[in-house]
Amino acid sequence: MARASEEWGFFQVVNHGVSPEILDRMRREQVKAFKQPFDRKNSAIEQFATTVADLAQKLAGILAEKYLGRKSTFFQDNCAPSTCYLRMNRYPPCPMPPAAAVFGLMPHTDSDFLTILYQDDQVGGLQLVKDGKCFAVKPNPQALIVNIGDLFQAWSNGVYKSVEHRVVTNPHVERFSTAYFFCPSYDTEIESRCEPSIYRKFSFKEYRQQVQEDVGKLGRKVGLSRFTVNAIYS
Ligand SMILES: O=C(O)CCC(=O)C(=O)O
Ligand SMILES: [Fe+2]
Repeated sequence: MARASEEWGFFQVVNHGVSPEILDRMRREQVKAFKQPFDRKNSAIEQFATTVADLAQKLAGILAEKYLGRKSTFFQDNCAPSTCYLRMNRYPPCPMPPAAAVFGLMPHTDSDFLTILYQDDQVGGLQLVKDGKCFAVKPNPQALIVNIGDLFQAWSNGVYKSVEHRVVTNPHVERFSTAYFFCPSYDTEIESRCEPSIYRKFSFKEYRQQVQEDVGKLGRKVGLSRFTVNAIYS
């Protein structure tokens, strides 16, 4: 397993436990699932979800214990497979003028603890945004990508940073990705227990509702800055 980059909020895991066969089958199932009804029972997609659910638990535990000194059953108690979800993304090719980047996904941070991502092993497009600059994440067929999400940033009192990222489309070929969002139940309270705490205590439900409200009213996610102790937004 790779060491987390606190600074980037992003890392890659090679020993993830999902076999190349499952990844390959999953991708083929995913291509089909966008065209016709799909039965997830006994599917590779289902097997992927089961394996990465376990991986997410392990990684969250390692990040909490090793780098925050916080040994707890918090993740086992609050992040069950039933509160996590899998999203399958499809980005159709999008011809564009050379200088213009067309977004498949606008720059954003994920509203969860961790996201485990399998991106297309040929077609790039994922980019990390740091200090206003974008960095392409080269496809690596062996690795799964792990993004730190907003909840981990709040829970770790800013030790881990929720990574801003976006997807640019390819002008010629379609691209697929599969993202597993490691989330707690809606009533889980997120608090760092650090003093002084950057963020006030909030429930995941409150966070999701606020994000939805902001997207509806402002057309964008405001995110964690609404939840700082001295929030200017309220
Ligand atoms: O498609 C990707 O590489 C990224 C997907 C993503 O960021 C998301 O689903 O939140
Ligand atoms: Fe994302």
